[in-house]
Order: sequence, then structure tokens, then C-alpha cells
Amino acid sequence: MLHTQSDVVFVKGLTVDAVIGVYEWERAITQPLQIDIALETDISAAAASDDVQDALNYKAVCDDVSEWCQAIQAKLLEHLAEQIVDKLLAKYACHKITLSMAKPTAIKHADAVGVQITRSAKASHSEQPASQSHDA
Ligand SMILES: Nc1nc2c(c(=O)[nH]1)N=C([C@H](O)[C@@H](O)CO)CN2
Repeated sequence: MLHTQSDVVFVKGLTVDAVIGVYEWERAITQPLQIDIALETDISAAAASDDVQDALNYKAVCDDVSEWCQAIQAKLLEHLAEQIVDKLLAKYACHKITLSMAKPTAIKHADAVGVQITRSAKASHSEQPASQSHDA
């Protein structure tokens, strides 16, 4: 499908404490991750109905991303970012996601270091995800 509208549901500055890092000392602690997510979606149903059941629920996105980051315990930010975006695209009704993931405490003389990735949903006939979460 050609997406002529450009609607975004976003999350900025989600902080998650998780095991993340390549070094042995990092595997024994948690560190803060700061996460920004832009989910390209169609907000027209929610805009018309004023019902959260029709919305891509950013509360549910935050809860899922926090849980997944803590469970995955990745070494590289690249691996974690790709896993999280894959899961979001599979679960939520969105066609493109840009996610940035930063470690604000990893490098002493830097405010933050990290990665940003953009991924699109695989084209399908229905353009619908496997399921749409209505959590929380
Ligand atoms: N491109 C990346 N470089 C580095 C990563 C990473 O996840 N992606 N991770 C580390 C260490 O875990 C670092 O954060 C410890 O200071 C080094 N480089």
C-alpha cells in the first residue's frame, strides 16, 4: 500500500535499566538506556473515534519495550535495537519505525553514545500486524 499520510506516534526519552554491554563488568550490572521511538502509523481511526482502543497505544509500547530490553540482555546496542524494532513491527499496526537507543553513562567524556535504526514492515496483502495490542 502507498502511504500518502505521515502520522507518527512517538516515545521520547524512555529510560530502562537493563543488562547491556560487551565487557564482563557490564554483564554484572544494569545500566540506563535512553530510548526514542517514532512509529509511523495511521491515526485517522483514533482521531475520529476519540477511543484509545483505536489508537496505537504508546503506554503499551513503553511497557513492552521496557520488558523486552530487560529480558534480552544483549551485548551490543545494534542487536537490541534490531530485536526491539522487529517485535514492535510484528505486534503493532505501524509500517515504519525509527528507534534510537543511547547509553548515557557508558563513555565518561560523552553525553551519550548509541545507535539509531529505521526499519519498514514487510509488505503484505492486508498490511495488518499479527495482532494489535490494547494493553493498559
Ligand atoms: N557500535 C557499538 N560500539 C560499542 C558498543 C555497542 O553496543 N555498539 N558497546 C560497547 C561497550 O559495551 C561500551 O558501552 C562499554 O563502555 C563498546 N562499543
